Amino acid sequence: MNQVMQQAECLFTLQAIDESLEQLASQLNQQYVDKNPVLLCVMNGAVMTMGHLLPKLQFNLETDYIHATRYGDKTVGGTLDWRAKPSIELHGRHVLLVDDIYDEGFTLAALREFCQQSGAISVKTLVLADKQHGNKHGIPPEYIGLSLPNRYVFGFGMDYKGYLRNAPGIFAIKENAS
Ligand SMILES: O=P(O)(O)OC[C@H]1O[C@H](OP(=O)(O)OP(=O)(O)O)[C@H](O)[C@@H]1O
Ligand SMILES: Nc1nc2[nH]cnc2c(=O)[nH]1
Repeated sequence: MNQVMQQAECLFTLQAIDESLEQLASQLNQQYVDKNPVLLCVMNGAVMTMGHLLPKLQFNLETDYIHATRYGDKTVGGTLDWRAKPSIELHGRHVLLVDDIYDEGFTLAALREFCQQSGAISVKTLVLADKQHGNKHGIPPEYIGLSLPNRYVFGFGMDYKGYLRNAPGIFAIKENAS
């Protein structure tokens, strides 16, 4: 892991990420005033995005988490493995799913469907970063922070084979390392 980190390319610094989250928060501060939404953190990857976004929000909200993974410790996605559903009642609530990355879109499409089936009044999604390629599924996120090249990334909550979620920024692994 030390070697992966040393050879990785920093795509976004902590400061750049913070600036992006400020912009997303200012949109949310206008659009969720008086809506009393539930913000669902998509575990595990979104833990940093959620943690840094929350103090920038100025409206009443509740939080919970939802956990479904299709990558596990791999760098290629598979079938979605449900690990935890929210315990808060979503019926009659505005729901905002908060995730780290929109890659092929299967994860957010399934989570959005789950929230709609649970009776949410509205379901929107926010991602810190959108990976640029043409193989997308589902409705695109309503709120997108950063644009990423089509490379496997880690850091700021995102893992490389289960590690490096603590890397201080968003990093792309060396092209032949996956
Ligand atoms: O758009 P997709 O191709 O569906 O991929 C996006 C999902 O992949 C990552 O989760 P992962 O399955 O790696 O689980 P993790 O958050 O626990 O690392 C990420 O946090 C998103 O939820
Ligand atoms: N860590 C990580 N998780 C992902 N899930 C989908 N794409 C990615 C990626 O590039 N990095």
